[in-house]
Amino acid sequence: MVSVLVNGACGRMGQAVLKAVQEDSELKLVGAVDLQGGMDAGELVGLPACGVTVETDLAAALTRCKPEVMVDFTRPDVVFSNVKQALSAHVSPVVGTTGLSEEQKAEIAALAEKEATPAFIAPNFAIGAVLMMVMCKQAAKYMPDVEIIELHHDKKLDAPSGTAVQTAAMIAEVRKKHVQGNPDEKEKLAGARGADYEGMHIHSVRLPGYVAHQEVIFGGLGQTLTIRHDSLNRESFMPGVVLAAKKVRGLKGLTVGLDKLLEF
Ligand SMILES: NC(=O)C1=CN([C@@H]2O[C@H](COP(=O)(O)OP(=O)(O)OC[C@H]3O[C@@H](n4cnc5c(N)ncnc54)[C@H](O)[C@@H]3O)[C@@H](O)[C@H]2O)C=CC1
Ligand SMILES: O=C(O)C1=N[C@H](C(=O)O)C[C@H](O)C1
Repeated sequence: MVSVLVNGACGRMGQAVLKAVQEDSELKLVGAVDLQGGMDAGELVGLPACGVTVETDLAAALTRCKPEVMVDFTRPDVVFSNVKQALSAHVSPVVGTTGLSEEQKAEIAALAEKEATPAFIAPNFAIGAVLMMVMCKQAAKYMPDVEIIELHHDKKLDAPSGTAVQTAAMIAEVRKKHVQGNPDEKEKLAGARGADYEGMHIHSVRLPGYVAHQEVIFGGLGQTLTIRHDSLNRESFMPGVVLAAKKVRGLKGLTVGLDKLLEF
């Protein structure tokens, strides 16, 4: 049995994780933290009362509940501090919150080694999204001209999405040095061509109605290839979160990406 504290428990993802943890026979919910507390973590998600009350002080909750794992779905501006607190308390973070910089990830990796406490970060916990990224990496070897369109709900704080950045990074690993598009191109309206990741353009759409979607379009001579993934609800992320919570204590240092826990 792996003991779990959920940070960001009242959020869209936090509530889905509270439910998934309580419904899994190999995980035990021992703590829940959010900015507002006081409610039972079972009742909050429509399950019977479980005796775990949502608290507001992460440091105090880590010390009192002594979880093996902290699952974090909070905000891009607080996740780095949360992860450092968890590692200092020898609690393994399983992080879904996006927005960590490469420098912050390097610091987390160093702290995980120093504290001998493994950590796990995934920009996307949905198996279909992981497969999309792996397939994009394969396609880019043969079709290096590519643009990424990510579409999310309009409450999302960060752009581009962590998934889009991770996809571009994986494509960049295999793409030979390559200039795409017209070098003389000029934007008539700033931002028209989206963000630029090593020459790949990323376009972010934010609208009510969406959950999390991404389309990666490769262009070649007389043809295009589109690889698309759609998360239709937040349950789509739960098998990945549950898997990471069960596996993280057996890892070493920092692991980034759900693909590292799967066999291909
Ligand atoms: N890796 C993945 O597969 C996925 C990642 N995400 C990411 O997870 C994060 C959260 O997304 P949502 O649940 O949609 O957001 P949300 O806004 O619904 O939930 C965030 C929760 O964190 C709480 N919170 C904020 N600051 C806090 C703090 N200092 N301590 C404790 N709790 C705090 C808020 O009160 C809120 O309840 C985002 O960064 C999002 O991009 C979302 C879906 C999947
Ligand atoms: O904010 C979201 O909702 C999501 N965030 C992650 C991201 O930024 O890639 C994962 C998924 O796309 C949902």
